[in-house]
Amino acid sequence: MKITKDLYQGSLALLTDFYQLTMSYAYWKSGKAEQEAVFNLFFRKHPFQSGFTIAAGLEYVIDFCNNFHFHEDDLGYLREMKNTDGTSVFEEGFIDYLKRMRFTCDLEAVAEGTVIFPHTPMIKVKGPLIQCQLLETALLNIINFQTLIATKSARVVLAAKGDSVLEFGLRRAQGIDGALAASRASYIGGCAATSNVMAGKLFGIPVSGTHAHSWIMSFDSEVEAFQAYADAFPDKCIFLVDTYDTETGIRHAIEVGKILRSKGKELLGVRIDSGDLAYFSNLARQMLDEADFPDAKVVASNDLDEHIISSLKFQEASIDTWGVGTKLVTAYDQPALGAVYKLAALKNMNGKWEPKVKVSQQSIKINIPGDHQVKRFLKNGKAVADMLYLKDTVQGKSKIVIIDPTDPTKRKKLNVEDLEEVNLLKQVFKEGIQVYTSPSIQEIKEYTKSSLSCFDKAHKRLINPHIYPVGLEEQLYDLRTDLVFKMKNYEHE
Ligand SMILES: Nc1ncnc2c1ncn2[C@@H]1O[C@H](COP(=O)(O)OP(=O)(O)OP(=O)(O)O)[C@@H](O)[C@H]1O
Ligand SMILES: O=P(O)(O)OC[C@H]1O[C@H](OP(=O)(O)OP(=O)(O)O)[C@H](O)[C@@H]1O
Ligand SMILES: O=C(O)c1cccnc1
Ligand SMILES: [Mg+2]
Repeated sequence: MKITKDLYQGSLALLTDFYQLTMSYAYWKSGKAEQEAVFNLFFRKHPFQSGFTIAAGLEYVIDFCNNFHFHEDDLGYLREMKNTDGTSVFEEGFIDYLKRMRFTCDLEAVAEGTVIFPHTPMIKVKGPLIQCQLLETALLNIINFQTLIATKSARVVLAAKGDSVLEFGLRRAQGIDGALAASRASYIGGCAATSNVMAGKLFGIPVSGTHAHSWIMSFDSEVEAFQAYADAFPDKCIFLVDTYDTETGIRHAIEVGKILRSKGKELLGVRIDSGDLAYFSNLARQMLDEADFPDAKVVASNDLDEHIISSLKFQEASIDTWGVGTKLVTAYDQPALGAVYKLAALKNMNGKWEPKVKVSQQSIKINIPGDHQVKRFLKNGKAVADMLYLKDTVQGKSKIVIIDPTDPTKRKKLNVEDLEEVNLLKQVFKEGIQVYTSPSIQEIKEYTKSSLSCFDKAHKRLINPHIYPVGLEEQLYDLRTDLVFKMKNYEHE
């Protein structure tokens, strides 16, 4: 898939904050542009008070990196930028440097569909400082949104307990681009299909849908409208029954269902889009069963989210398929994930890597320095803890302790001999060359499902989930503590 080519017909290099370009210029001027750096992309808190997050957006990132260069017209735009005194913002030498710049970084990332937790890197970029810096804004833009929506979708799908969820969000999504990315991420999170036809074409997502109230309103009577639809789509009849009176609507759907059956076709179901969805779905189920349509499904829609779906399940509503739009694709209750992208290590002029830390009054905001890997420990296929460790530390101990990055009194001992382990960060680019093959979107969706199945249901509860343990390996914890003290000019004994 060529997302940038199909959507933007060209370069995305200018999809960045202006300060990335001014810093880049200053790196170049001060001879630091090619100094090697490591940056980590991670978030500090799950969205929606969730107990888990689903990684999404990597395929866009890969596409972005593969197409990362400044086109002539991008450079023309930068060349025309002037300071207040009329001089050029960027020297011609820098413009020429940008012209020749190609993506040459190493990039590691967790696969799309992976269940991930705060503080552990979802993406790690290693390469020339200037390139790492220029990637920041776009990587965050891509990952923050798709990860947010994939997580929302996974929650909605969990609430639906195995029923199909259809994503109906296009009309209320955040613009064209937001809608497309949201449809993709919703599918990754577990939705069965989208109503967004362009997303279907671009990403290979199944498209589906029913019909609107306008279809019914365009006829003199509801039954006439159902019959005309049945004539056009005898194999796709899901009738919207709430335009005038829901009970009458269900009766009309059954009437036309009987005519369909006499022609060897079957009524697939009814959709209810207003009123008390528990009451009317149960009424629909009862009427359909009594009329000998036990296989006809009840589809419900209307401002649904994971909490309303949960409540309807609790009320024993007879809903088989859930149409979810606005609250899914806009992540209505939390419209942004707060992932950040931070410098973690820098190679000094003597060729030695130095870990880097940003000190903050809020301990949650102190980043984790160094070049890391993330290990997930599992017992009999069930995830027990994630550990962040320095990539070059020797492993092989039988017992390890992991330390909570925000509260050092919280520690967990792990008897590694009893555990399986898997490294979550996979190599995606090696010196700018893609070495990772993106799975198909169907494979990613399956991976989300299997990734979630490794976690206890206590972590997947919608409200007040049990916190999954994530910690720093001891050497990394010590390195971070020492560095914080050093940066604060403490004597650390
Ligand atoms: N049994 C139920 N339990 C909990 N929430 C429900 C139940 N039935 C419907 N809802 C939700 O309550 C809200 C009802 O919203 P609202 O009053 O705007 O809709 P409506 O008046 O029924 O429909 P419309 O305005 O589309 O004609 C929706 O979010 C819907 O999903
Ligand atoms: O409610 P959502 O989760 O966003 O799902 C999509 C909604 O879009 C359609 O109607 P629309 O909202 O355009 O009109 P309506 O409110 O009159 O039903 C559909 O009937 C759903 O209600
Ligand atoms: O196909 C549908 O039923 C549909 C599509 C978009 C929005 N609401 C409903
Ligand atoms: Mg509506």
